[in-house]
Amino acid sequence: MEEERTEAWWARRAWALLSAVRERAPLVQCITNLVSMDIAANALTAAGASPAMLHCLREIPDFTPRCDAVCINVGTLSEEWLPSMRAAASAGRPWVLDPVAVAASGFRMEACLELLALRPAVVRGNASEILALAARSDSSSSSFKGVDSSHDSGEALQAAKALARSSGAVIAVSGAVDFITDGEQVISASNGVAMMQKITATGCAVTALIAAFVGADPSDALAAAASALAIFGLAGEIGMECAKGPASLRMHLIDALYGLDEQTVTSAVKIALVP
Ligand SMILES: Nc1ncnc2c1ncn2[C@@H]1O[C@H](COP(=O)(O)OP(=O)(O)O)[C@@H](O)[C@H]1O
Ligand SMILES: Cc1ncsc1CCOP(=O)(O)O
Ligand SMILES: [Mg+2]
Repeated sequence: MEEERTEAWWARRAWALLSAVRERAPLVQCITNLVSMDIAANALTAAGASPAMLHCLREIPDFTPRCDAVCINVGTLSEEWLPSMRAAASAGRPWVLDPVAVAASGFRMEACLELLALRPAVVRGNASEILALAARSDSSSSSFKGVDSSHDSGEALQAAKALARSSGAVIAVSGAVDFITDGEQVISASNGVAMMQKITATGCAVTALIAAFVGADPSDALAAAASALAIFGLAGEIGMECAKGPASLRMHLIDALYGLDEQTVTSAVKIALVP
């Protein structure tokens, strides 16, 4: 008989996956935006993974096949970087897409749709990004406000399910509650603090962390994405206990991620199946 997937079961799963990251130290190539490079590399290192911020097209055939996972983030997309993204996404490694500000331009939308067709294991975006991607919306979308979301994650849930079914990827919508879906099951991850939105590139950092979790155990992208989001949110909650504002939260969040132990994770991670 299959074990019931209670909140306690999910918390143990999250701990097992964080432990796998620490033991296996997955090599994660990040082709990510210039704003996020530092926080994403530090979040990965603090969690136990091994980041490599490489985006030179000529290095990809040698380097990417040796990686455990790849994170591709279009936040500072350029014509020069898109071929590297295509090549890395096609290198046969599990990979994760962050469609930052996907509705900013037709070029960015087309790039994200093209990358989506290269079968990411997971797409993680905020609600506005997932809504735009799912609707294949154009840059005239009236609610578009750049890299930040103007929607709650719940508003994007149906769009996320549809996008998961059409793309074959696990779709993760971040927000006060994160929703993660493979198009059938929906999982919620409810850790985190609102102040995380006041630190630039926390979304990018958690996408990189999802790639690390997928790299440590590629067998279950849904569990990897939910666990990484919950663990990152929990680090934010613990960091907030000492933080005075966004800058000190950034520091304390990374410290908390590094210091997470079994008792804390299994008692405080909040992941649940959404009925
Ligand atoms: N209101 C909130 N309360 C708690 N956690 C939040 C809140 N908003 C965002 N987060 C967390 O902050 C991180 C970044 O998410 P988000 O701000 O949605 O992404 P992005 O930076 O791409 O817009 C995620 O780990 C998410 O769970
Ligand atoms: C401000 C900014 N501009 C281009 S990428 C970027 C960072 C976006 O980070 P996040 O999506 O995590 O808010
Ligand atoms: Mg983002």
